[in-house]
Amino acid sequence: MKTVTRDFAGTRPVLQLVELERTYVQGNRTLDVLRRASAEICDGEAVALVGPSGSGKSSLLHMAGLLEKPGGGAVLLNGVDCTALNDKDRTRVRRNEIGFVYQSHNLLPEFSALENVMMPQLLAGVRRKDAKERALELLSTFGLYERASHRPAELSGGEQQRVAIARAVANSPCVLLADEPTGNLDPHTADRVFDELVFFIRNSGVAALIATHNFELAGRMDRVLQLNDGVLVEVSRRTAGGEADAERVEQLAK
Ligand SMILES: Nc1ncnc2c1ncn2[C@@H]1O[C@H](COP(=O)(O)OP(=O)(O)OP(=O)(O)O)[C@@H](O)[C@H]1O
Repeated sequence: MKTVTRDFAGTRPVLQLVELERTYVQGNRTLDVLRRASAEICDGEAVALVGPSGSGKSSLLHMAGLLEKPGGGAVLLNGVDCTALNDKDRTRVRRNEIGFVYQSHNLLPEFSALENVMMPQLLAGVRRKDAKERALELLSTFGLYERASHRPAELSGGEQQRVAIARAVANSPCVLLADEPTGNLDPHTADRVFDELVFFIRNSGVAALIATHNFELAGRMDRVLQLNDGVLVEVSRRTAGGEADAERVEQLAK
């Protein structure tokens, strides 16, 4: 990939999480997973979400992605409160404004890489020719132009995850959410895919929140938010010319 040309995030809040609350009932006990968890993510900003297993990272991402309704609080996209949208509008906003990447790629096995990246665009009503052009452009960005006709089973794990990222951003969402996107990859591949993802975020202007257990990778992002007893706490922020120190992030996040 090319060198970073747009090094710092913008200042316009794209995703705002406002005092999100979530309580789960497990048998005869209640679990307050989120307690007024708040955050703002700006355009072109790559923000890491860390926290121990079970601290609520996936729950938070699902609420931010409008897949689940919060028990309290609000999710704002570009200043618009999406919490009370009806199912139809919620689906539309999710399809056009939010990209989601999971730990496993979830690509459709019977379709090629190209078709997988075209799919969300066709569902959003984009013309076939334009969808193909955009998909090929994205596959090139992630170094997969030559693999466009391959099915997921014919791709390596890293290539599959790159296709999944390309698919997630195919409709040019304003928000990209990822839940352990490199968690299934070997360390070397995870490293490369993560760098490509962060490069893409900074250059495309998408606002990204990425859950990871990997403090070294988290330290490469613009900010690190930790879920601490249901509350979001900023534990590190990238300074001009530098990156957050992985060891410091790990210590602070303990
Ligand atoms: N639908 C549900 N019903 C009951 N409890 C739930 C539900 N979903 C999540 N939980 C509980 O909420 C807590 C937070 O889960 P969540 O998956 O959000 O954590 P996480 O930080 O993403 O964990 P991990 O890092 O292991 O993926 C866990 O204790 C989990 O058991």
